[in-house]
Amino acid sequence: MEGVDHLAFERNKAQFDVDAMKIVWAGSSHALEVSDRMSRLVASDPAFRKDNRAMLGRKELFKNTLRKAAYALKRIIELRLSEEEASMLRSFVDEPAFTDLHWGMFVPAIKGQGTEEQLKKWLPLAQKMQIIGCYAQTELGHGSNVQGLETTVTFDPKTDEFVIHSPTLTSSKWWPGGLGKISTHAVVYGRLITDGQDHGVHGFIVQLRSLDDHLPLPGITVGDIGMKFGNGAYNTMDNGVLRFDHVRIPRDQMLMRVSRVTREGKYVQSNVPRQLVYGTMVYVRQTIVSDASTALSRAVCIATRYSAVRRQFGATGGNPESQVIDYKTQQARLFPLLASAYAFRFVGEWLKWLYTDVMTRLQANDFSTLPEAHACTAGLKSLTTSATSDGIEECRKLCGGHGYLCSSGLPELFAVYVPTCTYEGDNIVLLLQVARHLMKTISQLGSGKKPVGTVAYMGRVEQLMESRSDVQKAEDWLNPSAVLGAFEARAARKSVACAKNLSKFSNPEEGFLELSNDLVEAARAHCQLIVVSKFIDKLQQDIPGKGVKQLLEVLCSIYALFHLHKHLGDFLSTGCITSKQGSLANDQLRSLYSQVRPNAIGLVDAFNYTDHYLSSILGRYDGNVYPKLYEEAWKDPLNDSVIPDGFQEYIRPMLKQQLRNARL
Ligand SMILES: CCCCCCCCCC/C=C\CCCCC/C=C/C(=O)SCCNC(=O)CCNC(=O)[C@H](O)C(C)(C)COP(=O)(O)OP(=O)(O)OC[C@H]1O[C@@H](n2cnc3c(N)ncnc32)[C@H](O)[C@@H]1OP(=O)(O)O
Ligand SMILES: Cc1cc2nc3c(=O)[nH]c(=O)nc-3n(C[C@H](O)[C@H](O)[C@H](O)COP(=O)(O)OP(=O)(O)OC[C@H]3O[C@@H](n4cnc5c(N)ncnc54)[C@H](O)[C@@H]3O)c2cc1C
Repeated sequence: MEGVDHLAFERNKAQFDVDAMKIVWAGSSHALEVSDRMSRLVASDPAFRKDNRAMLGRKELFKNTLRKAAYALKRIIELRLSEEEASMLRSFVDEPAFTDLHWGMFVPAIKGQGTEEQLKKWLPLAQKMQIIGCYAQTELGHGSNVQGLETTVTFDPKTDEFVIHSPTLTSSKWWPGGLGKISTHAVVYGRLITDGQDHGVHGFIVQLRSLDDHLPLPGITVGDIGMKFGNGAYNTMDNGVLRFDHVRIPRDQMLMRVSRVTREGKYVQSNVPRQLVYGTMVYVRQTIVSDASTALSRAVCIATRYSAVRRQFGATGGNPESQVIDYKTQQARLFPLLASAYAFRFVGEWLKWLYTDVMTRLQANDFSTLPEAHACTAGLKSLTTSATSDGIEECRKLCGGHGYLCSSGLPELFAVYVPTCTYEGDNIVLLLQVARHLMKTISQLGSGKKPVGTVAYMGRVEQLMESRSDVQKAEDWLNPSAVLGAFEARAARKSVACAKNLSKFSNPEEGFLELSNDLVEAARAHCQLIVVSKFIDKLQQDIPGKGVKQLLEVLCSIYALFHLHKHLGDFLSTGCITSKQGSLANDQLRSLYSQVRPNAIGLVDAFNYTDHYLSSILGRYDGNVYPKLYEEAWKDPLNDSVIPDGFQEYIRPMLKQQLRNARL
């Protein structure tokens, strides 16, 4: 029935103030107001329609993305939107596009690695979109190992220029989004060579295409790398290939904040650490953590609403069948994902703060927190994107057969989301970076250097090696200190075990390779501890609204106890808890799921997503699923005609032949 809220009876069950929770989710009343206004603006404009994406061929799909990007910019200018509003509007357009790389990587790379002079020259051009840029780091043969890049950038003192060259096939730039067809410029990473000396990888601003006719400049070969996973999905993006044949750029197009080359060809390093060349990745990894909460909450919103609509079995005495959301197994799969979405939101908020703090310190030449920022962004990017990718797929399964339809919104969400596990650093490679940070922290404990930030608990390592959980009954697990104690002890013990094993190797690098599986597990335990502790920290804040804080406490306990249950082997084998305490945690989880159940729809409504943004019939706000699914099926191009193309040509003769054979 059109106009009827089929989920109203669920909404009436909510025991908390949903509007207040919306503010907590958005981060502030102001953020909620802006995101609400921008999402409605996009949803109400037919130019931003996206329900036909899965049906479009690559060229049509891509052209459509270009149209939307140009139209979005036109609206941003017409409506005089602020930077914050414009960025929100672009995110609600919800279609991966070259603009993501322009705003998300090209501009930040210049901001982070350019000198004042370079910012003055390039930022206005980029900000007004008079040039369009991308981030060209990865090569066909080299992605994770940035130090292994082959592209050469050789200084020619005769002309005061750099000569960029792709010496081998494997040195071809490969993957950069926006590069394939659209970008006019790129920040290109290559090995800087002056006077025959290799100074390692640096970034350079390079013009790729003419601003007059958009043709590649001399010496440049550029194109798209081809179709990617899933129909529609990430194929709106022109990931590209790029080769240089001795292309010349002026010397002042080297990004020179970290180091520079003088007119005479002398290489001069500033007092800024070399790792700042990797700074854009740190920035993007931080944004990816917040995006994880957005992607996961979308999937959870769809699966939760549909689980309340869907009924199977249990019809007794003329009553309807049971809502699948009432099955304990459905709750045990769904509610930890709901809790994870909130957990990632808050750890994302904290990470943003950490990043901003590091940036402020960098301005004052304080580089002390850079290793912590690198480890946290790398580790949390890895943890949250892996969990979100798995979570989206779990949500598809939670929706049964209908989840497999494109109109559920879940296949496309998965296909667009899943490369986050690879881009901006493969998730295993990044966890190994965290492990290095942990091993370094442990190795420095004896020197009296006090660990700070997220590794501060390592300073209590002796106590943590001995500690025993004092949980005696299920409710004791609701105590944040019981949870924190168990997670800290587990993380510390796993790291210490690795450090002890590493010390048995005469060659530490060999040991690191040999023990890398254990190191990855230790890094994961450390990152889970960060998520749990930041959720607990969030709950120390004043959170207004009836029942809001109480419900967040429930979600926090679910996040922690679900992971304790999932990794029980870790907690038991390291002796942090007993098997009895493990089973009490499980008892407590069941009770927590029951507390979430009446509030489930309210908790996903608090994400404040429009139906346009969700683009899911199963996740419709009004729960009017079946009529809309039925209606949608008839829109499929296969249903344009009763008899499909190809039937007369192939199937009718086949049928006839088979009938003839049968008669013989
Ligand atoms: C239906 C529609 C749904 C829509 C859903 C929405 C979903 C969102 C979709 C959004 C769409 C589009 C936007 C996304 C665009 C994505 C584009 C992707 C871009 C990219 O991928 S760019 C390329 C990224 N590449 C990488 O990340 C490479 C990974 N490798 C590395 O980072 C490094 O090589 C390394 C860290 C692995 C190793 O480096 P190396 O130099 O060898 O280092 P080490 O020797 O190990 O370490 C040296 C010391 O340096 C420290 N270090 C290393 N990195 C950093 C750093 N970044 N910052 C600070 N310090 C660093 C390291 O710790 C060592 O320190 P130490 O000497 O030990 O003290
Ligand atoms: C959709 C998409 C968009 C992208 N956009 C851009 C972009 O805009 N700009 C850009 O420059 N790049 C981009 N990339 C490239 C991306 O950053 C790289 O693919 C990524 O960094 C992973 O590197 P790789 O492909 O070399 O993987 P590899 O390193 O080859 O990984 C292959 C396997 O080897 C394993 N492995 C590698 N090293 C180690 C190790 N030391 N120890 C243990 N295991 C290891 C990995 O875990 C993985 O299982 C994009 C990629 C994708 C998929």
